[in-house]
Amino acid sequence: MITVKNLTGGYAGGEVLKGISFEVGKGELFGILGPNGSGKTTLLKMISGALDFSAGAIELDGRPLTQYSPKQLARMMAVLPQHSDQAFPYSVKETVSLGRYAHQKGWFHSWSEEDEQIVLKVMDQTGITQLQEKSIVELSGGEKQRVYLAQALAQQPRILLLDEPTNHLDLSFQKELLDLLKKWASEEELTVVSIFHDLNLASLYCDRLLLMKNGEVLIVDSPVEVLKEERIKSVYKTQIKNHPHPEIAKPQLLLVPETESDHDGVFKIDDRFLDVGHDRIILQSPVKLRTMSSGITGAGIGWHSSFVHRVVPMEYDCSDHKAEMAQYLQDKRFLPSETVGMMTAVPVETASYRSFETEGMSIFIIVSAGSTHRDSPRNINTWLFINGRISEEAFIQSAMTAAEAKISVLQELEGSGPGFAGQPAGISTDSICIAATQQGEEISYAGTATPLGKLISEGIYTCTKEAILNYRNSKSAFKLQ
Ligand SMILES: Nc1ncnc2c1ncn2[C@@H]1O[C@H](COP(=O)(O)OP(=O)(O)OP(=O)(O)O)[C@@H](O)[C@H]1O
Repeated sequence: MITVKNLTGGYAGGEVLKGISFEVGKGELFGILGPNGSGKTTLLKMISGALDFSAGAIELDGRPLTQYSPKQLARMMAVLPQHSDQAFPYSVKETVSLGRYAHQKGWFHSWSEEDEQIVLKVMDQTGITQLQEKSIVELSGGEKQRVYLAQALAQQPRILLLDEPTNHLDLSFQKELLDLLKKWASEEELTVVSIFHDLNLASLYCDRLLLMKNGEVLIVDSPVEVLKEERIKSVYKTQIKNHPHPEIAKPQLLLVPETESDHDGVFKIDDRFLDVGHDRIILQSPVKLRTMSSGITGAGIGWHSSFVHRVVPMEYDCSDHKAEMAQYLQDKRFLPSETVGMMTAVPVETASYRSFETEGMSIFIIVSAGSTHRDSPRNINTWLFINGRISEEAFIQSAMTAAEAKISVLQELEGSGPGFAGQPAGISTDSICIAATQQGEEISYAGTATPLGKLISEGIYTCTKEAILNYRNSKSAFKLQ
């Protein structure tokens, strides 16, 4: 639909674009990205025919752009510039109606029923019907943006060029506009070429992205290829983290503020932060820790500062234990959004907790192990606090390493004494929470062969074994046998 070959050109001061080449297919939503001044608007102006180029070629439907008359071009293509403003205080409906100009014939063009229907339809689609009698000068930035988009759509173009279309729009209109463009692109084969400063929106909506730097094309590819962390860091010269969107398979880029990323690495979680009561163990961290957990509250991946291990009576039976636990936390003045909570019927005094250190690394572990009553499955709750910055890979490896250490204790103690109902390595209601301070140099790996992995293995083995033996020795455990 659009072919750009070796495009070179700029302004009187010198060339801005240097040998740009790419193609955009019919019905494609194509994003142009790049830092300020990289040449995005200049490129869009050349594609729209508003700015001449000095070398190369632009073709629309296989025909050179230069062979189109202004009116033919207006029927083919609509443009929504970065700052649209018109000189006259027309009403909204009149402004949108100007988009029909390219389709009117002869000197004395009359307003047809078709023109009217199209204007009403695009005003409805862009959510401006109720504003139609207002003067354009009375509108907010976002409202004006939608009016100019409606005007562009009233042109019924086959190509739509947009320069930062979501600039003035609030969150819901950003989504609505891009959903609409995506729909038109796929259902009506509208070809959309749009400049984006918001890389995350571009990632969510565009089929392909072109990344520019200093007037040249750095890469044209799918969002997942273009938005690689190292590439974006170097082109935009800033700290970012690439993270997958939680709902759809698209990358999202998160800024990392200097103040948050620059800790001195001396902060350590240990028993100074522990508060052991008769019916709960609480660890209150002074800063939020990055967590991966299967607890009742705060499950999944997040950031939490309160860690509550609650002991409930043997006869505890609740149809909605999540809601009951949330209520318990609220009553005890914990913020549910900042708290990881686990529950057990195993007595507090049988839990094992201690710090382990090696080669400048340290961890703090709490394990409670037991069985809530004779017929219930095993319940081992494991809390692993890592004093360090660990990668996502190391989080997963920590969970694997901890599970392997726990299993080896269970195999070792199997059949060696009372304590667990059922099969030790069988059905369980076990939970784990891994929490890392995320300060200091990154530790990339935590598999069993790495220093951190060895420390986790040793720590989980020691605490799990101690907790099981404590439980077996406790009066409450014997009462159950
Ligand atoms: N009318 C003009 N006359 C002369 N130079 C210009 C003109 N417009 C832009 N430039 C220069 O061309 C270069 C590219 O500008 P352009 O507006 O295409 O960049 P951009 O990538 O769209 O930037 P931004 O993200 O800031 O909108 C810049 O160095 C700019 O100063």
